[in-house]
Amino acid sequence: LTRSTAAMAGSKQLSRFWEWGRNIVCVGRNYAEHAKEMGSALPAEPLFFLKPSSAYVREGSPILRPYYCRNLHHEVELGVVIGRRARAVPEAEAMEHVAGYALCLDMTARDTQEECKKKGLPWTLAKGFASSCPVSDFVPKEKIPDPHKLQIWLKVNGKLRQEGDTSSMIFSIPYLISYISHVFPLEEGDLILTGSPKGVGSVEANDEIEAGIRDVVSMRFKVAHEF
Ligand SMILES: O=C(O)/C=C/C(=O)CC(=O)C(=O)O
Ligand SMILES: [Mg+2]
Repeated sequence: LTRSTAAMAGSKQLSRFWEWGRNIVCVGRNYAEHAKEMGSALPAEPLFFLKPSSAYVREGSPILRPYYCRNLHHEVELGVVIGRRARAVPEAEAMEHVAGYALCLDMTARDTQEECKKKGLPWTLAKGFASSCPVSDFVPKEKIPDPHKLQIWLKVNGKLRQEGDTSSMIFSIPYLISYISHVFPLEEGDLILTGSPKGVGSVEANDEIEAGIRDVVSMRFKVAHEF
């Protein structure tokens, strides 16, 4: 551990630091079965997009469906928290830049995304609205010996909707960190959402979403309409 990683992992300030101030980088189509259910081709290289840090929401606050959306979808994803600046790092060194993990939802205005795809527009409206990134507590990396051997799951109103194994990712975590870090620097506190397994689906106002990394962490959120 570097000094800064150790300080972050043990610090109460950590949650404030990475939750509100930093970049959220989302990887898409990183599970073949999810790309298939969306009717999308498998990517030859990672596809990624950004959410603003104001997309974060924590347990106790609702997930808000934006006013322009009629079909809000859940996507459960493993989040990787960067602990040390990464700029053009080789894949072999990439994991040294990880402070830990979190469970994340990549909430998606699916109808808006479909419109954006048809028109060739960016996905910001569909993916970057306020509360589009619910996150669990931070999990220090020492608690997860192998992030490619995790089961992530999501239930809506007690019914299982998504269950995936992080071993099924197309691009591994070190590959993603290395790839992204050659495009722009990843900073301490940045969060990478590593893509959703299959089973994405709609949620309505008053639904309760519960999601977790099996045997590690779980979280619950209520859904509400923005206006
Ligand atoms: O291929 C599509 O139409 C949609 C893909 C996504 O929304 C990408 C993701 O965010 C993901 O795979 O997690
Ligand atoms: Mg996603």
